[in-house]
Amino acid sequence: MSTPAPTLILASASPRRRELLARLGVEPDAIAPADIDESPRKGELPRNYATRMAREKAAAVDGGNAHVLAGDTVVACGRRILPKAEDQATARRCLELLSGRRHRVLSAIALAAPDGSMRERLSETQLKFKRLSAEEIDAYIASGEWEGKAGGYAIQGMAEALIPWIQGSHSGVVGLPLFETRALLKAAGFTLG
Ligand SMILES: Cc1cn([C@H]2C[C@H](O)[C@@H](COP(=O)(O)OP(=O)(O)OP(=O)(O)O)O2)c(=O)[nH]c1=O
Repeated sequence: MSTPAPTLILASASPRRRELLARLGVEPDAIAPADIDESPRKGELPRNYATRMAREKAAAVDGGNAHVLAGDTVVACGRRILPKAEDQATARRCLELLSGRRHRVLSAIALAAPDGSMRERLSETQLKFKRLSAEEIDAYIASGEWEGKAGGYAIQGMAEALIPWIQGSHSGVVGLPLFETRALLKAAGFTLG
């Protein structure tokens, strides 16, 4: 008797994570966003925070006999964790901080197996924004593309034109690092190309 193909639940409300997963040829059997407290702990390092969030999102969804995949993307400037921009003032503060500097994007993924075990991976990308003029910041704010995005920008939109340098994973910045996700799913027994 052959082993049945494992089933997958994507614990995410992000359409970008679903689109990125599709690029691996994977269609989740279900989507079940996790609702967890996303406040960082006092003094928590960005990479530890991203990993903890991904794990907690994966653990928050009852997968039954399925695997549960979750991700978390954090923008960090030094040890500082930037917020997810939900309003213009927050997005503007983020862009003013990121202007002309290097920063990091930590993108963690976690896969909870039906036996209760958890696998995780972390992708780290370094990027640099050009020095942004007041007009460039105003135009970006007016675009609305920052909404709901960690660090107040979305590289998949017009922000990429303000980023002269990136080292790491573009898909990781958008929300699901494809290299790490493929490895994690393969290790758990999923058949991928
Ligand atoms: C930096 C950056 C972040 N982002 C997004 C990715 C994430 O969706 C979001 C960070 O928030 P997350 O908490 O990682 O994810 P989410 O709340 O959107 O979705 P869920 O927890 O349900 O999976 O910022 C971009 O889309 N582009 C970018 O360039």
